[in-house]
Amino acid sequence: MEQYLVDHGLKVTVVDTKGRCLVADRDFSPGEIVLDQEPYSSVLDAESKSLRCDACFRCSENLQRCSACKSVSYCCTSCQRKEWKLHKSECQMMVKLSQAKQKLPPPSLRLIVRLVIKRRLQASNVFPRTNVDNFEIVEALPTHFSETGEERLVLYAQMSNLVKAIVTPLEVDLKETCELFCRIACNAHTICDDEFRPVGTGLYPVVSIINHSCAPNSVLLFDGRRAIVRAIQKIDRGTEVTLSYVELAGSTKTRQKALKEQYYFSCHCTRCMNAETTEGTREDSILEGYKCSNEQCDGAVIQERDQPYFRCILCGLTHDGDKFKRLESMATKLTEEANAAVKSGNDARARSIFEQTEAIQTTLYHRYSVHLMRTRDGLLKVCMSLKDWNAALKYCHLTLPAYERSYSMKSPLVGLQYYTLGKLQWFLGDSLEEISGVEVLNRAKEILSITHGSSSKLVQELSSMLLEVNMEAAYRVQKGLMK
Ligand SMILES: C[S@@+](CC[C@H](N)C(=O)[O-])C[C@H]1O[C@@H](n2cnc3c(N)ncnc32)[C@H](O)[C@@H]1O
Repeated sequence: MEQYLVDHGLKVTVVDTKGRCLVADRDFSPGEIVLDQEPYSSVLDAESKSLRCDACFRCSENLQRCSACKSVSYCCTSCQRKEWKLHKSECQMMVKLSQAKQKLPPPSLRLIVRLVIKRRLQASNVFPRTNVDNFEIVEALPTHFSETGEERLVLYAQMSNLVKAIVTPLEVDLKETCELFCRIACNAHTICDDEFRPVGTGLYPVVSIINHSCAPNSVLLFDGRRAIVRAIQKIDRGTEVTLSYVELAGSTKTRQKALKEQYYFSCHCTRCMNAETTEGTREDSILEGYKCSNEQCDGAVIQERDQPYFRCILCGLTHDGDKFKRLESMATKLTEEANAAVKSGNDARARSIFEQTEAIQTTLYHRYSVHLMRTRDGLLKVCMSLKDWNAALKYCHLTLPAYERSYSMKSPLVGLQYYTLGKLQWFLGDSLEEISGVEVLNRAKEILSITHGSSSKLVQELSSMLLEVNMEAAYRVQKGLMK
């Protein structure tokens, strides 16, 4: 692996507090690929199985199901052939399960089954191994076994028994498999499409060397199931390459909690360290605190340490905490109902509940609140699904300032939100005889060319749209239809 990293201008160092770190051994420019890797083991989510090829993870309208197990599909014979050595053992197990009228194992379990099979096939030289595709580099990843809670270990032990039953007659060591579950929990990545919708899970042992930062200098995207790490800012030689493991829209407390629960560490990145300053406290309370009831004040309200009351961090006005809690619990309940309606495909109902939630949250939270941002995002999606483009445009507009505040300006999520806004503006502006989407689409292109790469399908589509929009704008200016 060392040579592979040298060839890519990278090296590994070890730090007491973090373990291994991936460090740039040359300068990387924004948009440059730092690292890309095929997974050691990967699996599609249940919802994506009928839409995507099990080998390349791309969507296809010509999927052919494996005629034996009928549980996986491929887009072409080349993909099927490429996967056959690995799928062969799994296929026999799937057939046995379906003959015994048993349900297919869940994706996390199938990921381990595939890992165990691949390990065995590589050990017996049936499947080729390379310096970045072998079980030893999987084994080098941390497990946090001793820190894993008893409840979770019991679950992993039960799942390991299932793995053992499924992969018979392969030998399976229960403790080792249990450790594999722990390893997957803190090293595997969710595979997403270009718009960050999850499609599956994969284990990428080289990418997994990259540590977390809440202000990361890289972003992880996927081309099919191939992981691609891109620099989103200049990474100087000697600097550690970092990615974010968690949702970045949230206060330091929320991010730290998520990191501790799944990855067992406390983050000391610049963003987390800044949280201890007055400016950091203010930022965190804006993202997740309540709104100050003083009409002249733009502050956010947080609970005073060891006190029952709440105080605005800007004007100092005290507030009744019970009222906040009551409204918050109503909004949380409504959000759950709205999400359930989305899941069941009832967009009209989801919209009506999200609207009630938004009304409560507007009185409860600051305008940059992540809770309000998520509700408006939900409204944006259901309104698009209901083809109410004007309402979708309104909610997209409302989300953007909160997006820019909670994510970095170089975040792909900000770029995608600009893209959605530009498309909606262009679409609606067209009928209003004015074009306002150009600037917004240019901003989207600027960000997405870095995060997704200028040759990506998404940026190509965006560029074609911009060309069309610019031509139309020039035509309208010429005809005096637009200033
Ligand atoms: C995916 S691995 C990253 C590579 C790991 N450092 C190694 O030695 O292989 C995730 C684990 O690395 C450690 N880690 C990642 N980011 C960290 C950070 N910012 N601070 C401290 N530990 C970190 C934690 O132990 C975490 O569970």
